[in-house]
Amino acid sequence: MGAFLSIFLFLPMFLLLLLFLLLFLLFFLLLSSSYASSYSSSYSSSYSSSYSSSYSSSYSSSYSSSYSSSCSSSSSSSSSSCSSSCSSLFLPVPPPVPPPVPPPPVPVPLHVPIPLPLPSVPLSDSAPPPFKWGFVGVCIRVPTWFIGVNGTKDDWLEGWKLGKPQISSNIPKRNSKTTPLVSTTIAAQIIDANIKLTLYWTTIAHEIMRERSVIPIVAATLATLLLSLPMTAQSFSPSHQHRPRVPANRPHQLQHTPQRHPPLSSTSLSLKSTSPPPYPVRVTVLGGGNFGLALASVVAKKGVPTTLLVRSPDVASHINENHRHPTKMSDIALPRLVRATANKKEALNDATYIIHAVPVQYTRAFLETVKDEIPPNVPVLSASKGIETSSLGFMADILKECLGEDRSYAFLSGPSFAREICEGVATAVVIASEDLMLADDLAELMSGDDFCVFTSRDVIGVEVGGAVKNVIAIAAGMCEGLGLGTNAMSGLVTRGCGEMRRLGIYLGARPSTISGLSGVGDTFGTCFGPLSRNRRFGYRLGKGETAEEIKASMGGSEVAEGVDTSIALVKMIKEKCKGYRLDLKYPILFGMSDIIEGKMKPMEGMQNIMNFPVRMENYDERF
Ligand SMILES: NC(=O)C1=CN([C@@H]2O[C@H](COP(=O)(O)OP(=O)(O)OC[C@H]3O[C@@H](n4cnc5c(N)ncnc54)[C@H](O)[C@@H]3O)[C@@H](O)[C@H]2O)C=CC1
Ligand SMILES: O=C(CO)COP(=O)(O)O
Repeated sequence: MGAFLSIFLFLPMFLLLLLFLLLFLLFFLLLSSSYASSYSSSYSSSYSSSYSSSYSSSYSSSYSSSYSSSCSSSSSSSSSSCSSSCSSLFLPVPPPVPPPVPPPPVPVPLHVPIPLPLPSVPLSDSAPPPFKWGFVGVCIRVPTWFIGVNGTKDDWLEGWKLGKPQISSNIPKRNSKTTPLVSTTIAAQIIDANIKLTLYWTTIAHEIMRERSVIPIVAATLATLLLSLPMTAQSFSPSHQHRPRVPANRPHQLQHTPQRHPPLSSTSLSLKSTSPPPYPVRVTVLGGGNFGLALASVVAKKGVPTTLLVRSPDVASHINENHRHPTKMSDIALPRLVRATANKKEALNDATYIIHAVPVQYTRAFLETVKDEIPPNVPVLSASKGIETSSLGFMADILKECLGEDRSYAFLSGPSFAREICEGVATAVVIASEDLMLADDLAELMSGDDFCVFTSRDVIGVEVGGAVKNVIAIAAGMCEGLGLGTNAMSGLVTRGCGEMRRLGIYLGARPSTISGLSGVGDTFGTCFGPLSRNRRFGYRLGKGETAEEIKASMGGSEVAEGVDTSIALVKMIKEKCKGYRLDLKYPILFGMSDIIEGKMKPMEGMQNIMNFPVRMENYDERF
């Protein structure tokens, strides 16, 4: 891969420099001819003027010297006349009365400026250096660059800094993270830097040109060309790409040796194991439900020691002894790097990241019991989706209220059923955070062959999508339970996504986030997939069970977040959104809330929902 990249990016670089060389030589040739013409024209003009002005007084000397020059620079068409005239040089002294020569009609400028086709890169604040300083500049920069070429990338950057500080200051610090993508960025910068340096030296050479010496120009250009080769190739070498990442200067990244548990057994999950991150990490997952287990597996499969905080010591011992949960997805073995405990202090004291996977409605009470054990500055990644009924807040609001505003938070969402993740089925999610570096770190931490993580800064967009899609999933399940067809369900889900977008945009989300993984993407998975608990809840509603009956049958062991979120959503819309008849703006969300609360029968409610008034499909968009 490194070699491929070397060739792939090195070749255009080489060609580019070659082009520069050719252009340079061309420029030199042009310049030479321009010197020649400027020389001849200025000479002839001086001849003409001197001729016309001093003819009468010093005709003979001026005539003889100027005439020979004029002859040598005259065109070939006039060569015969010239040769005949030249023979007159050997004639005796000219007659006393000179022949009348008319002065030139238009005066030719005495000075023809040297053309400057090259971009000007200032050498210093002062005027361009004379020949000797330009050459010395080249001599200094060659070895400093060369030192970098033979060292590591950081050495190179140092070398580069010495040679050309104004460019190196543009290279961001996080380039020390050498993922392939970043390596490409570095390569692009190196190529860019090479081009700039070539131009820089070309400018020096231009200054040298004023001294009319070609050797330093060719030397500078050749040096640029030759030195570019090893450096460009080295920047793509595998040793650079796999160089351990220097931990960012982040307080949560504790400097200790990562604990290595025994290798994974053959009965482990089918997720392919990938190399662990090259910096020390310990992850603690809060919540021993389905999703807590799945995310603990994802992280442990990356070789990171992961602690699962569960409420029951019995469940913890069962997990540690059998490497599987006693009741949740008990057919699936967990990676051995997953250790469970019911001891909060033990679970949290050395965590570098915390993943929160406790259902939304239990979150506040749960966090109150553990917040004193959570070290300061340790970031929290929330995987829960919904709105709290008591505060009408999203997870971001609850976490900040419980664990403080000073901490960094991130939010994971997208179509990601716990069982499929554990079975190693390809999954794509998004992690949103206002701290994009945290989102990036977490994406790097969790990404694997079967678990793809995108990042985003749109926290509210991701949260709105995660909360609203569960309500739409209940509606979709109910549609099916009522025996309505695919047309009805597709129409309902699409209109539901429209309400999600309207609300999201109102609350500050980006439309692209709503149409992304955490919005429309998760809605697809939850509404049409067989694994959704929310969809199952809706199906049972459609079949005639009441919400209370279904909830009771699920017990406290499993949650369908959309049920409580539906009630909270309508309250929140009424509280936060301005406008008359909000129920017409959000008919599905309002209708589902009424059905779940028992204010309307499912069939009646569905008829109301589906009886869309005649209007433009996207009536709230301005054209
Ligand atoms: N299961 C899934 O496939 C996915 C779940 N999620 C989200 O993850 C969150 C957690 O869901 P699951 O893990 O599926 O939960 P679950 O339905 O598997 O189990 C609920 C779990 O909540 C915990 N719990 C119950 N009462 C509690 C209390 N009073 N205090 C603390 N913990 C309590 C228990 O550990 C229980 O096992 C939810 O917000 C859900 O929307 C997100 C994506 C996928
Ligand atoms: O959020 C989920 C999948 O992305 C899980 O949905 P359910 O809670 O409906 O099972």
